[in-house]
Amino acid sequence: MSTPQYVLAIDNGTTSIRAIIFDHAGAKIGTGQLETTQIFPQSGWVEHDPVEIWNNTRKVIELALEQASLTASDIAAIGITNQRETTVIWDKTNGVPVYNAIVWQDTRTQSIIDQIAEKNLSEPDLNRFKSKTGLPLATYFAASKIVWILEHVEDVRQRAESGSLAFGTIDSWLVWNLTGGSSGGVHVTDVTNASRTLLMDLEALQWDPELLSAFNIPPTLLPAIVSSSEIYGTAVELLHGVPVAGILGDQQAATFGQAAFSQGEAKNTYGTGNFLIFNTGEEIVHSQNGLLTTVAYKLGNQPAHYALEGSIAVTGSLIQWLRDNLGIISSASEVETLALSVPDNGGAYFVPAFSGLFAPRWRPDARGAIVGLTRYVNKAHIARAALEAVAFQTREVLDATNADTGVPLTEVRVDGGMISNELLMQFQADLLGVPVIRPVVAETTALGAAYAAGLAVGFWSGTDELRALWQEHKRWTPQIDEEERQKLLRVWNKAVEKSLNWIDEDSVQL
Ligand SMILES: Nc1ncnc2c1ncn2[C@@H]1O[C@H](COP(=O)(O)OP(=O)(O)O)[C@@H](O)[C@H]1O
Ligand SMILES: O=P(O)(O)OC[C@H](O)CO
Repeated sequence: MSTPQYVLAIDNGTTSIRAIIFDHAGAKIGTGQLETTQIFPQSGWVEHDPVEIWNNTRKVIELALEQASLTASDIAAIGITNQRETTVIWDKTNGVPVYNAIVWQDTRTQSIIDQIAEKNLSEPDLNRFKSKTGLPLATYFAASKIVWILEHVEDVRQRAESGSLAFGTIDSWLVWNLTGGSSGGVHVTDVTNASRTLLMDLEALQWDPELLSAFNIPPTLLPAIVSSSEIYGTAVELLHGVPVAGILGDQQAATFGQAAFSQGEAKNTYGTGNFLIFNTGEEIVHSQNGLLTTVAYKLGNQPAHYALEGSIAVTGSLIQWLRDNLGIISSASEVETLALSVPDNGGAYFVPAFSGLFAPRWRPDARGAIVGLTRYVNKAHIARAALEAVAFQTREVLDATNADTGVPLTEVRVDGGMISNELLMQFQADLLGVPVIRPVVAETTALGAAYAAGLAVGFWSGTDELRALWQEHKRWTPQIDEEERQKLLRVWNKAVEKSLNWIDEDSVQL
């Protein structure tokens, strides 16, 4: 039998699931993609159906293999990458989820977070969460979502304590199903995903008993923590016999796919949210400016690489909101045409604090605001203000990154669904004051997962080989001067001020 010549990556982002097959040069050979249904049962709640995700995973694998005219025997390894923090609990005996997946953007667990914070009132105690996990206490991460399911779904705590249930982020759910589900599926998560739970000690790379007890989460629920690149098990069904050999949270995968392997290298992804990741090498750097500390990757037995991360909750999802909730565009790409029909934002600024504000401000009390409205403002100005909001928020996390590292980034590598928007990319370069660069393979998330899997089975020799595959496709350079840039930033800051302190004791918690 000939040696398999391809690696398959499964990428479950917030909006869709993709399977992409790559060759040795990192080129795309086949793709399958299906949208994920977004479920909004109440204001602030965001859910996915894990069964839909798994069924669609099988379908997209089939589509990708069909498009490339390949079978399992052509695939050297499978890599998984996923929306992080999104929480699933399922029954290991039959594979049935006990509740929908609670998505990372969901804010229903604010009261759980408040209670945990109250119990750990003293400053050193609160800092313990941050210094151990690199994360602030926030609804964003998996821990409070697990607690919510344990507390609100009948019998679940007792079933969890008896050992019949499993928790996982989407990577765990996919690997478990791919490797046989209730007939011997492997229950693992990689260090990058585990670092998004508020339950893992960043240094030890292990679940932390003290944190588990603070949240009252039974350890039996948890997957084993593994590296990002090793053979975890072999697939059944359509990909029968192929090693599942790479797992990276999607933002870490994009960093890996952008070949930002070394200390000082960074990328910014524009998807449902935006995520700027700065590789700090083997050093754990604690942010003084509102960034998260997270694991960048860990290859087999080698030491982990860490990163600083600026996570922005709402960017691409704001464009979906314009489409689905306001109906002012019928597809995401139309936003550019609409925004280009006016020369500027007409004085309107849009602060999309739909889940409060994430990095660098971490303000759960904020809510969305469109300010500067006059009788003159029309839907095209709103579209423009929405795109500008993406760039303004990114400028804030870049400033925080530069302040933390003391070494300003001189260019930013970008990827994700929004980077086909030229207007946004030019405005981004204008606002950052440094070039913004798009690589030839824009599917860096899937590529990063493929790289991790391929490295584990010797398909690629090492990161030097992968680095040589990265190629620039296009760059946008700043076209405005510093005075204009600073003026724009001052007005943006004024707009953000208007969105703060919205949630208080009088608010209906919507
Ligand atoms: N031309 C465009 N202009 C602006 N936003 C876009 C455009 N095309 C796609 N998007 C946005 O990009 C997001 C999808 O990007 P993707 O990287 O696939 O996200 P995810 O991985 O979070 O599912 C959607 O939220 C969509 O609104
Ligand atoms: O769906 P994405 O690609 O915007 O990524 C979601 C992140 O992983 C959430 O932390």
